[in-house]
Amino acid sequence: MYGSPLTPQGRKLLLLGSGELGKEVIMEAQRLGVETVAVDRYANAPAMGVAHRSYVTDMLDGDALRRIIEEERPHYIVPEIEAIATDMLVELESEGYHVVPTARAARLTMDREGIRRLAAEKLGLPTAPYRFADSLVQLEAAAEELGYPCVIKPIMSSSGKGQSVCRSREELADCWGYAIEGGRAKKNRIIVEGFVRFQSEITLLTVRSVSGTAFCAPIGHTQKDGDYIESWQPHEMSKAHIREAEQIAKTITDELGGYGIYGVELFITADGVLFSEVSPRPHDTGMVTMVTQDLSEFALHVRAILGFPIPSVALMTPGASHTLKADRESASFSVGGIEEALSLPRTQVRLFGKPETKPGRRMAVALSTASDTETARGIARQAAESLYVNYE
Ligand SMILES: Nc1ncnc2c1ncn2[C@@H]1O[C@H](COP(=O)(O)OP(=O)(O)OP(=O)(O)O)[C@@H](O)[C@H]1O
Ligand SMILES: NCC(=O)N[C@@H]1O[C@H](COP(=O)([O-])[O-])[C@@H](O)[C@H]1O
Ligand SMILES: [Mg+2]
Repeated sequence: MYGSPLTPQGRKLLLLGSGELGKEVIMEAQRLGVETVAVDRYANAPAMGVAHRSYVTDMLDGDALRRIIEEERPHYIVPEIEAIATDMLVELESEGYHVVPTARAARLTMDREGIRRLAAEKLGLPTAPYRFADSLVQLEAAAEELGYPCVIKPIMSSSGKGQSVCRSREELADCWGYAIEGGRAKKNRIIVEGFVRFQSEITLLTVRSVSGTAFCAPIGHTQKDGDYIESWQPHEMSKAHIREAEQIAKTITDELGGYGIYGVELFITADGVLFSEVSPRPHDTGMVTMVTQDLSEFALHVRAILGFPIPSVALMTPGASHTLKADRESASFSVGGIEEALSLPRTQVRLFGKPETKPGRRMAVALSTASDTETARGIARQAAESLYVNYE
């Protein structure tokens, strides 16, 4: 039971990170009559346009976060990206604030070391072999042990930023420089992983709510330069692989706890399923659920956070998503080809409305459904390929 937004009886949700995923979270919260506050590092971020209020601040600055949170006193603090002053979230949680799903989940998943050590070393989940390094010299030693190719990533980054595949010793210095440059918090620490020759990779959306744990149908995806290009649901998998995937997802999400949606990233290999990483929040590849499920990953997240039951999640139709990315930096641009994209059957487009483009920045997504996944993938690709960014 709660009252309307902007009244003392209302419920208030504060979102840390206001991109395309947060925009959908806010809209779902609005549908349930929740007051919403959006925070990000830049003005006019996608979720800010649909929230009641917004703040622009450096979210890695704990004191700045505390000031906003003490002023707003939200019922729910909902991290939307990983690069947040999560130690401050742990502190605020100990003072009685509710961090989604938990402050510990946000802290552990903000850096690849925290979550990888928990998954592989404490929980014994199968992962790619890995090492950590603080210098090029350490990286050289680690790469020699793991062999080539190997994958090098900043300890804190997402959407493939700073990530590269290193094919030989000669490339190490460049990969090191790229990782240090691309990391969010400018920490000189990286993870190097053995290259996994997977058959496919999936996101297993796993929602923890008052009703228990529920799994969505597996989402297959393809990635380029560490960032997602297309995703589809359901991804065809053997029963044995589905069982393994759900078991891994249950283990890691039980450990992290709380209520909300998790995106569990897994590699399907000839030797079984490997854990890759997990987002304690909606996942970019899960945008496809806006057209495939009765409750999207965003609706599920909000419903779980508010403590409402989720008795079931239904897959209504096969579907696919395909992204539109910018290829240069500009603050003066338009997105074209929308008519062409929308002339395709069973197709929708989400324009995120980001104020600036950057090379590789995701600007929109095309969403299509069809009677089978392959057809949906083809239509979503065609729709996304009709879209373009026109720079002025
Ligand atoms: N060890 C590996 N072997 C082979 N491919 C890998 C490996 N690690 C990552 N990749 C590829 O790079 C992609 C991105 O990696 P990862 O998920 O670790 O980065 P990320 O920056 O956190 O991405 P996002 O934020 O989009 O989830 C993976 O989905 C996979 O396609
Ligand atoms: N893989 C994580 C992911 O997709 N996160 C989504 O991208 C936004 C950042 O986009 P930007 O870098 O274009 O500002 C985040 O705010 C989130 O919505
Ligand atoms: Mg990932």
